[in-house]
Amino acid sequence: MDSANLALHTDKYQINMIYAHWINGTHQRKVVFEAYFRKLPFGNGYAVFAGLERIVAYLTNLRFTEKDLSYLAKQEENYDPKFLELLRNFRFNGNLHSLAEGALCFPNEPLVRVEGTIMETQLVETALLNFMNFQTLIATKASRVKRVASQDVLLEFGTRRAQEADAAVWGARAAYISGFDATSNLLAGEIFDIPTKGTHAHSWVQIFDSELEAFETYAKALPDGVSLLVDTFDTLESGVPNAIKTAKMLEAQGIKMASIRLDSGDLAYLSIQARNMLDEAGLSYVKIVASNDLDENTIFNLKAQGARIDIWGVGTQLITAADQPALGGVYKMVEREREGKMEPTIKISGNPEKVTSPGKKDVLRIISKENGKAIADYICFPHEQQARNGGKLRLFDPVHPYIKKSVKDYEAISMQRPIFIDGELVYDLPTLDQIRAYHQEQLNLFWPEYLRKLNPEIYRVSLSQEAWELKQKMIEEHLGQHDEEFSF
Ligand SMILES: Nc1ncnc2c1ncn2[C@@H]1O[C@H](COP(=O)(O)OP(=O)(O)OP(=O)(O)O)[C@@H](O)[C@H]1O
Ligand SMILES: O=P(O)(O)OC[C@H]1O[C@H](OP(=O)(O)OP(=O)(O)O)[C@H](O)[C@@H]1O
Ligand SMILES: O=C(O)c1cccnc1
Repeated sequence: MDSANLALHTDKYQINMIYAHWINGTHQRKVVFEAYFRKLPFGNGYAVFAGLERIVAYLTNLRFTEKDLSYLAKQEENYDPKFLELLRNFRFNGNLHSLAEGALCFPNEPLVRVEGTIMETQLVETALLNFMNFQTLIATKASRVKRVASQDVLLEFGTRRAQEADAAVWGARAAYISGFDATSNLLAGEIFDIPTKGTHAHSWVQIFDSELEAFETYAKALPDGVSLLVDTFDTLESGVPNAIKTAKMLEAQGIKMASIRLDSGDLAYLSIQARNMLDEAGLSYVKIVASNDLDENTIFNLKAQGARIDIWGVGTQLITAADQPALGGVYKMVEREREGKMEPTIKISGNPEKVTSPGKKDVLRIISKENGKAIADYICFPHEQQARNGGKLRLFDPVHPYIKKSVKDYEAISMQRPIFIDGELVYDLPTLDQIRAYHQEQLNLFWPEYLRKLNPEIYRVSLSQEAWELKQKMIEEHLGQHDEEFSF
């Protein structure tokens, strides 16, 4: 959780490259890197950008401590002590532009751009990708869950199964960004001011000689918002009847019991039966919580079966992004300094999807003035004015340029914001509730076809003509220089 002193939270090769640059006298050369992913996770139609708050904390606190330096001094590389002196005085003095957290984002568009010396841009790659990839992944998974249960309450229950503490806490925050209502993790609640909720475990029931005694004792201790877990022995024969008796006991004191929780068995059948039993007992205000290895697919299915579930506790599948445990975000150099001037640079690959788009680029979201909905994203160089001025635009798919369309009468929204300029933080970090609201505004910009869980429409991300031509020119130049062709 602590973002201070993460200078060594980097891959060794970054320090080694910086060292070799220092030996070579090139560590202060300016470069530009962009972070993006190539493929959407979970077959979803969009991703939800997250991780910026931690990136900001990391860059703000980025220092090598004496302990870090003596650790580096012991490495087999035998770094020159003068290099360690350089690290002692290191600060991030570069520029960082980034999407805001909660933004919808798409493949191959720069989400984060880092400009600075080779030393500072290279050092931060690993941590920056680590934060962005994980948090964006979990926010996207949570958004899928939210899409299928948008009217229900969603509780994040994943901590016990998360990939350790940081993942649990930052994952809880990512889920909240995408519309979860609360987390069971109190530390996440304390750090980020996320609402927290809790029911009780089977062990609470097991310690008593009877289930009814367990329920009554719990309800007496915590009458407000109490939720009783009804599946320890037999949900319909014992759990629900005992919960009803407990609710009646509370009613006699003028207190309304909040909910029961189902945690095993056929959740559709059990919730329908439990709902009937509660309603017949005059307890229609008692809600039903369900948990047990839920994800967006089981929730969608349970709803299709008519399950009467009001509140969903979602743990393992969400916090581990079980069906796709990593987002493949990358960090690629797009410009370099040469003889005092910045010039574009490209990485060529036999795999066309891995060929980078040279030059530093902005992302504009093209919104129809007619209906207020997003048409496509448009990636162009900072100096290009056509889209920003609302001029007629030719949009085309950079990989399949024959897929094209012209647009006019649109607004172009600039997606990246300046976060650090010359090492100085120039961005007011929004509150989590502002981030949630921004996320909701972002969703409202998209037709439902792009947001659906299964086989969503592909949202187009277009390169400007100029950016595309530069890329083609640099590919041609490379092929000319190396006198080779891509093999099929
Ligand atoms: N009606 C239903 N339709 C589809 N999936 C369901 C339905 N009811 C429950 N499920 C899901 O099926 C899976 C059942 O898993 P499993 O068989 O391990 O649970 P269980 O035996 O009922 O309980 P326990 O966790 O105690 O083993 C869970 O992921 C649960 O969410
Ligand atoms: O299923 P998840 O989505 O991860 O949600 C969290 C789970 O954690 C708790 O039980 P735990 O898994 O510890 O034990 P259980 O499987 O015996 O219920 C709770 O009862 C949920 O089932
Ligand atoms: O409060 C709960 O019911 C809860 C919390 C974490 C994991 N499973 C359940």
